[in-house]
Amino acid sequence: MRAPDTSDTSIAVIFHSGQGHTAALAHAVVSGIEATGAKAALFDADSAILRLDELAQFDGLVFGSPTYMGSVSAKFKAFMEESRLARGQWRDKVAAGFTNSASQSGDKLNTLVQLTVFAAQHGMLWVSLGLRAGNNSTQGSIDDLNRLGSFLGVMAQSNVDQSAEFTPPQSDRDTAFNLGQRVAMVAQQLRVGKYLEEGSVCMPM
Ligand SMILES: Cc1cc2nc3c(=O)[nH]c(=O)nc-3n(C[C@H](O)[C@H](O)[C@H](O)COP(=O)(O)O)c2cc1C
Repeated sequence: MRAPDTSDTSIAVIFHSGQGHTAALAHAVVSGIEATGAKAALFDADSAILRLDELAQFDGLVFGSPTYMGSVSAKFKAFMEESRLARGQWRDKVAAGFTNSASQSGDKLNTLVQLTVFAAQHGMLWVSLGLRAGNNSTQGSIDDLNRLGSFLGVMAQSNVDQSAEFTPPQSDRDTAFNLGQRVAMVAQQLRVGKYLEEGSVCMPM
């Protein structure tokens, strides 16, 4: 019995972005997924609503929203509510999240908590960021990975007077890249684990 080809692992990134800042993170997550050899697909929240069946084909889903008024944006919330029609199809898939806002805090944690609860409502397996907190000592800088010191998912910050060409900074994009890699690797491990479990009945004693 041959081991499964882990390059078959696929992750969808579903996001909303008003001015392109959160979209920049979504692209970085996709790059991180692809760097592992896994396949990635990008869906904006509007189109994802119409393609729920397609999302069920992926091994994992990564959710991204700007933080608006201390929570996910209305467009992302519309996707969340419509996803009730997925009816258990996302159970045991991996999930992770990212958010971006103007202030250093900006109540981004609330958005990540919202995304975590959302994933749990679908019975998904949440993948944390898995990075040490950056920029928290005299040796630190805004160039550090995970410069905003998040653990639940990616937090990024974009100055209100700069376009997505300039902000969020590279460190935040790299943090998002890192999450993409981590989610893909966890999804790959779960695929292999599932194969071993199923294949174990055929293993020689
Ligand atoms: C309606 C609205 C509400 C916002 N609320 C917050 C907020 O609660 N905290 C914060 O730090 N920034 C807030 N912002 C700023 C955005 O999060 C910030 O501009 C972000 O970069 C937008 O990302 P996007 O270009 O992907 O939409 C808000 C912006 C808008 C338009």
